[in-house]
Amino acid sequence: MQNLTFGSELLRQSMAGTDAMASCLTHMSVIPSRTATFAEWPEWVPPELTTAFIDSGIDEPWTHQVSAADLAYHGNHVALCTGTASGKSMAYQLPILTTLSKDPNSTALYLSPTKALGADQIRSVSSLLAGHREFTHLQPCAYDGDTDVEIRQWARAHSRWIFTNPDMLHIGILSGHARWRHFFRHLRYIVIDECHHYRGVFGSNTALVLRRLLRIARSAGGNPVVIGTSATMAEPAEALTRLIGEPATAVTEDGSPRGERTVALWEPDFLPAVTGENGAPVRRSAGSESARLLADFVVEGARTLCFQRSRRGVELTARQARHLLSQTAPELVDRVAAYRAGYLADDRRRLEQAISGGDLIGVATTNALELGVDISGLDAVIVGGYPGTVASFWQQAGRAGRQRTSGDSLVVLVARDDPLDTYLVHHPEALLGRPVEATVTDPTNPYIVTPHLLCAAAELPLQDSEIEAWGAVDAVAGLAADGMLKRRKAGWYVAPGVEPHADIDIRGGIGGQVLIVDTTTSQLLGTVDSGRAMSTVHPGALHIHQGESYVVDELDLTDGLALAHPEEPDWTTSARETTDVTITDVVARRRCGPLTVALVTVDVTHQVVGYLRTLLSGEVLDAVELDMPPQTLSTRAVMYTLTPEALEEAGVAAGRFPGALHAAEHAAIGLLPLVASCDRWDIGGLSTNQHPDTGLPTVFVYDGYMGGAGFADRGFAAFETWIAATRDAVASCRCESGCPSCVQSPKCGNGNDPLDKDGAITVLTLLSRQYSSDD
Ligand SMILES: Nc1ncnc2c1ncn2[C@@H]1O[C@H](COP(=O)(O)OP(=O)(O)OP(=O)(O)O)[C@@H](O)[C@H]1O
Repeated sequence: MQNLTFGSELLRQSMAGTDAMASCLTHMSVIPSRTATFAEWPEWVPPELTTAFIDSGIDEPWTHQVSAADLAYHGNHVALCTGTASGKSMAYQLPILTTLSKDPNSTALYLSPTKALGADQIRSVSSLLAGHREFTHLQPCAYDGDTDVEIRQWARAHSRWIFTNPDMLHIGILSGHARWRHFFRHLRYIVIDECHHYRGVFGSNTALVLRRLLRIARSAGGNPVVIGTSATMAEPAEALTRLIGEPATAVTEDGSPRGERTVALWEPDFLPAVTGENGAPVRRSAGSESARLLADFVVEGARTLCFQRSRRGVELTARQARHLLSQTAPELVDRVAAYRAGYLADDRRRLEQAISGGDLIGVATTNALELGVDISGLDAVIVGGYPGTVASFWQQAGRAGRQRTSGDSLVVLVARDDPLDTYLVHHPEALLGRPVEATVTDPTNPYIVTPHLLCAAAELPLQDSEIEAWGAVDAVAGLAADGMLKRRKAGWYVAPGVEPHADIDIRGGIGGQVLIVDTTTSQLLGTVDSGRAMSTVHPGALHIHQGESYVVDELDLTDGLALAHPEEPDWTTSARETTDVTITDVVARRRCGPLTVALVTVDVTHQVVGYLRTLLSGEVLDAVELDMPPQTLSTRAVMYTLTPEALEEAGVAAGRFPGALHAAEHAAIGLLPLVASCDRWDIGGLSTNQHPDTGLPTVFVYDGYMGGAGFADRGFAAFETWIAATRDAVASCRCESGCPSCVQSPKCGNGNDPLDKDGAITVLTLLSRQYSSDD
């Protein structure tokens, strides 16, 4: 065991009197503290700005702040990648505030992936400038979905620094850019905060929105410099260059001080005498375990954020922690709350203030608080389930220990009952010793680039040189053939009547949002992406809002409405879907004897056919059938086929093929996030004894987004590592014949039946052997 640290002490005290430390703690390590290195204030910074920083408690800048600020001030796009709480905000505030105060027309644009982060950054700039009258004319202002119409008008006319997000930039600013002409003409800086967040479909869409932004600004006469920041960005210069389509310089040498951070990996115990689907053993859920730790840390007076993967998980964790406290320390019940996206704006602001001010000691949250929100004084972070990427894990960890005095902190990763989490808590080096993953984006995906071409042409005539630079020659030809784009002398224009902006949901959803309404009060409870509505707010689904439970009575996809009533059942629901896959093209293929591995394009047809009701203990109550319309997705998949002879020779008899392949597929989906920066819910899979397109036992793992998002491509490229880790995860699981930690999937359309754990180990071993023997 390690020397006593702040973190190990907190854990020990919280667990005193239980044997949880011995049975659940799988690893503990300490990241040592570090002292600061300072630099002189740059000579171009006006003295009144230096004074403002000094008044706010910043006496001297750290070295990386000056390096990045200097590069940007002198006209270079910069990717600043230094640790969490390393003061990246000041690195862009220095050149921006200097330029805005020296040039009375100049403007700046700040982009963040979440509204919470944007609000936090405005608060930070406003408090920096408060009391310094020479800066009052800068008027930093939010312009996002929460901003009132009058304030929007005011912001367009007066603000010199607009804080927004890529969604609003796309739909509310670029679409009507003529009204912003003055702003764009004088645009000098664009900040892209938390760059690593722009990955997958969202990243590809944002990359295209940024290309549109740069062309509009330049055509208006502006020449902005881009400053990209992230604490967890692989190859920062290349990543920013990919995002904006122009070369950038990286600053990575971190001069900020850091407290000592203790990282603990935690695997909840099996629940005695409880069985799950098909009689499998059940571990105490990551949510319950996180709630217990959260309540214990709160009792110890440790200010704690507890991250949960889902909005529902957040609500349940907060509720459970409050329930535990009501029995042991009732005076603390009201100091614990839930925070997540989907709350209405006022509720969010109120909670953000209560967290910053310390009125709340424990907060269960989704990743809405993961990014950049500067809450100082937090002692501990509980990560309830691996968040899907190493980058997210460190971002969440970095919310604690932001105070300058000691800054010591504790981070606990609580494993969910799933193969990847199980693998990571038993292979700490795969989490703690691994660099953050490169962001996967593909802005040339025809499904993604095509609607942006229409937007770009609607904004300004599109030039052939731009079309080539975007890799979109074929897509433009298709749009021209469909009569959507017309070539004229000045370039390509959209056909009359085409209004493309509203058709893009840059977060990857299809066709907008479904509103969830309480029919007893007509209150709007929140929204859900319509692509996910059938699996989350189907009739009979349990929906939780602010700790209150609702059961959905009706889902109306035409009107985008889910109608629910308040009810407190003792079960939760999870949808069951069926899936069919058809291969439409083979992109790349590798044959290794009886094994063929390929990257293919596919049509995937989904249908929600019912849902399971599960008691809070994990026990399945019943399965309910539903009749929902099918949906088809054209996407990319990594697939493999094996010959029946090879399977039989390896020891899997023909009757066991379905269970063995199905179990191997589930586990492989669970482990794909190890090699592709994706989430288990971004991908899907199908296994079959004999697929009509191959005539062989076949397994597909596909991207859950139209046109693909690059995840299957990663799986194909890193097949060997991916499959070896999957085999290892299944083989090392202590259960007898399959459980959620290895081969069961939380979203299986067939109720996790059939599953053959031993068969899966044989299949995965065979895959690894065949693949490597081909070298
Ligand atoms: N040179 C400095 N000296 C002392 N404190 C500083 C300095 N620069 C920034 N800070 C303080 O450090 C804290 C963290 O800064 P900031 O929020 O900008 O970090 P960040 O790098 O953006 O973090 P994250 O990656 O988590 O978003 C702030 O409270 C800020 O006031």
